[in-house]
Amino acid sequence: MAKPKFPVPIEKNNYYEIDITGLGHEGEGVGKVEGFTVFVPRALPGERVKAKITKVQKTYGYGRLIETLVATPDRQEPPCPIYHRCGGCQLQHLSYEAQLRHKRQTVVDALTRIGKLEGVKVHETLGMEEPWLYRNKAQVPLGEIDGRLAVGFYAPRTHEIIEMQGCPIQHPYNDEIVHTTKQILQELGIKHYDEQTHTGLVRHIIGRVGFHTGETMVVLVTNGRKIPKAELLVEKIRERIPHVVSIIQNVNTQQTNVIFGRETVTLWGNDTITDTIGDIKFDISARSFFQVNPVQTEVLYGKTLEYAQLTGTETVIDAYCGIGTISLFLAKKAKDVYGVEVVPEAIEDAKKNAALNGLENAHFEVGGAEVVIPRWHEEGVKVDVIVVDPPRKGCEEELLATIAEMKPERVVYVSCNPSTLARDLRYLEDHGFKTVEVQPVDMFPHTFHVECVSLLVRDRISG
Ligand SMILES: C[S@@+](CC[C@H](N)C(=O)[O-])C[C@H]1O[C@@H](n2cnc3c(N)ncnc32)[C@H](O)[C@@H]1O
Repeated sequence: MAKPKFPVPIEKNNYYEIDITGLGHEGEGVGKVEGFTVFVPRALPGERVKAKITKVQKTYGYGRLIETLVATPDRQEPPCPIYHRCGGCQLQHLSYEAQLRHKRQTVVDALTRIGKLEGVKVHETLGMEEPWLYRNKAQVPLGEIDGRLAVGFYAPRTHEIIEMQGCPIQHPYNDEIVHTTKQILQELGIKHYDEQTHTGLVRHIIGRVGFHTGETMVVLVTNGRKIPKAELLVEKIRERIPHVVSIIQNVNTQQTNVIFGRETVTLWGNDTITDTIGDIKFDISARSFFQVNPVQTEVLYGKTLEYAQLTGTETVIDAYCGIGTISLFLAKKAKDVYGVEVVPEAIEDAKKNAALNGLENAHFEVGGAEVVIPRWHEEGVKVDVIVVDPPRKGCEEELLATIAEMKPERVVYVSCNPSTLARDLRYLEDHGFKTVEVQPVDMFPHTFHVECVSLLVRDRISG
């Protein structure tokens, strides 16, 4: 490790009193000791805390919160009994109002520090009226605690399962799916997967719920094809979880943290569940991306549509389209929409969803957005609006370069990571676009995640 340029003022295992001035990008408190940055998980802005240093790096350190010497009025008692050990949420100890404030600030900080963007209007975060029980998907690993089968999320930065009885941000059906299925696996003596020895069978139980239809899907991710007593397993799941319409097995035999493998088999019932967003119906298969917070998805897509400013004559590209959710919203107001997405099953869903809703002007293609869209451009496709909604790593530079060359009137950038959003907005600003406004939307209450919709317009002076 390279030597620091000046003496580091903190030492591992020593105690320091620190004034917390901000929140880091994973929800940790951030303060300084003699100008040196220290991250203290669970400490909050406005607080003075005593922390024990656990890690010292060249330019920053980590501390464990020992005592809150001066608490902020924004601090609250987390409702979840395992909050302090589980790594699922990071902000339950902060009032919801303050969470929304800090999420906006995270966006402003990223835009100014990373994107070097000045004068962009960042709106107040749009939050939920009831920010609990909002998740439509639970992906829960299995393990063993004291010789018993256990389900729960991992403790932060570990693979230690923190056993849970219920999760206050999950739809209650998902809790039921996870716990009942675990119980059935235990009764049938079906082994959980052990990642240390790469033996055993069931890696994850996944529950998916259609909020508006009440349909649910149970997915078992297994380390191998053969499930002992598979028929009995299916029978018991159907008997004890009455809302299940789809029981799926996904095979993942790789030594990896990636949850899904390539092979998916329907053990019983439908291949998909159905849900609606607004007046559009969607079929969703096990591996397809579908926004996890259906209430806020309507808010997010509403904003996306507003920023797209469609009048019915436009040709629109929806890059990273998943199962065509945004595409179909746009298709109702545009001449044509072209969606592109890398997961083949998602594109199959997207095509079915377009047909299901009678939308003939939505067209879909499988492939990397950074490969397919440059090809469309070469083929002479002309577009008025491009919507992008990439994963956390943001857009590939090839795609951004093509967007700049295609010169759409507007780009609507939906992002779940303010850092890569800021990086990509910088690129687009340097290549003929102007960022007009950014709307943070709270898709993931009580976690550090923040989603944003940004509107960019073609800058006629430079572009
Ligand atoms: C944040 S999701 C957005 C999905 C969709 N817009 C929605 O709201 O449901 C990102 C999507 O990008 C897809 N994806 C990841 N890398 C991609 C790439 N290089 N090209 C196209 N799609 C990609 C993922 O499979 C995922 O469906």
